[in-house]
Amino acid sequence: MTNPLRVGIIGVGTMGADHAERLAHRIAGAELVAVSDPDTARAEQLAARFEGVRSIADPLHLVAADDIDAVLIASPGFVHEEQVLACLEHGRYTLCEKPLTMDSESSLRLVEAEQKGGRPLVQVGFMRRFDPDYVRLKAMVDSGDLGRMLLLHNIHRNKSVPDPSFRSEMIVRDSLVHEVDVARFLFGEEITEITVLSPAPTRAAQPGVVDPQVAVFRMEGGGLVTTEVFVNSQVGYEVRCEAVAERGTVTVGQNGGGLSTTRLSGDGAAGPGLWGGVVPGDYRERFAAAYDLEVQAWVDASRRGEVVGPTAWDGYAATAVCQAGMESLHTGEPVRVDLADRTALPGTG
Ligand SMILES: NC(=O)C1=CN([C@@H]2O[C@H](COP(=O)(O)OP(=O)(O)OC[C@H]3O[C@@H](n4cnc5c(N)ncnc54)[C@H](O)[C@@H]3O)[C@@H](O)[C@H]2O)C=CC1
Ligand SMILES: O=C1[C@@H](O)[C@H](O)[C@@H](O)[C@H](O)[C@H]1O
Repeated sequence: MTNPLRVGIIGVGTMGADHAERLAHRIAGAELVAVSDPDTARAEQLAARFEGVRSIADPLHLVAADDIDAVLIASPGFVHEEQVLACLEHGRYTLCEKPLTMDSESSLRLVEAEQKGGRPLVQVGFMRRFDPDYVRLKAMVDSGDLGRMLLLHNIHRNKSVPDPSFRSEMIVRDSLVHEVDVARFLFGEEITEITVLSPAPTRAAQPGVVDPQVAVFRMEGGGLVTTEVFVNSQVGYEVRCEAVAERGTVTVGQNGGGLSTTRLSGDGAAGPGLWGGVVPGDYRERFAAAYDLEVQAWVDASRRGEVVGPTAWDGYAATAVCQAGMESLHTGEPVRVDLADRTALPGTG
């Protein structure tokens, strides 16, 4: 495709608005054409910020519009299935924010629908795969210089979650899902078992919400992954990932080595760490470059007629692990992850 990719955005809350800004101002080869949100006032307000962008009330009408080549879905997870399906039916390149859908059955239906269509169209918004530090870590692991990777330790903390509907299950499905993808990405293998443990909760969490949580994944090849997710840490957005291999360890997100602490400063803001760094406020700050690289890669690949980055299968596999994780959350016991047979999918025979 020589013309710019004509993009529509569905859902213009926090992430949709952020993606609109980057598509309108920072991404090459794309033209933001339309936005859609049931909150029509919000969509119209956003559209008015950019020249030539219109608001379409019904997201499915946006997908079907003649002047749309590609759709970025940033609506809540519970409407992703219907919207991704519509994109597949209309042959639109699709960047769907995580989670792909709410459960493994619906995610698998999308994988199958894409396969039946005969060409890949879906990228899932696991932006850590585009973060320059995670990319460097992946290259080091794959080069073999460190020997075999044995363990991965992840930290994923949010300052707080504003929405009272952000319950224990959402911590697994919406937050832990990023580290599920990181583990699959770095090991290059599936996760076979997950355990989610419930320490004593912080008083900052809503009553009955298990926060923090500690998850343990077993990888196909025997590796082990631990992840702390803490969405009401009060401090800031802390994401770290330490790979432990036979000949060394590598940490993403440490801001330099040595002892590092994070704490609240007197005015309630995130204080500097002992290493001299400052904890980012949220994901838009920490992963700004990763989101730009993710969306640019999506636009470039779509214009070539390809899909790069995390696929519908990756979205499905992550959802399946989280579904097992939500089961484990209630018992603290390990739960097996059963994935569909990839070789038996329609179109692969
Ligand atoms: N990759 C990342 O780091 C992040 C990804 N996300 C994901 O992005 C998506 C959106 O999250 P946020 O922007 O935080 O949510 P939000 O609540 O700020 O915005 C969601 C928007 O979708 C709209 N909406 C509701 N029903 C809709 C429908 N049927 N069709 C179209 N739009 C609809 C709402 O009116 C709202 O404007 C979610 O899938 C979330 O998990 C969210 C935060 C960070
Ligand atoms: O995807 C995200 C949110 O949906 C989720 O709620 C946060 O916990 C994550 O840090 C953020 O990256």
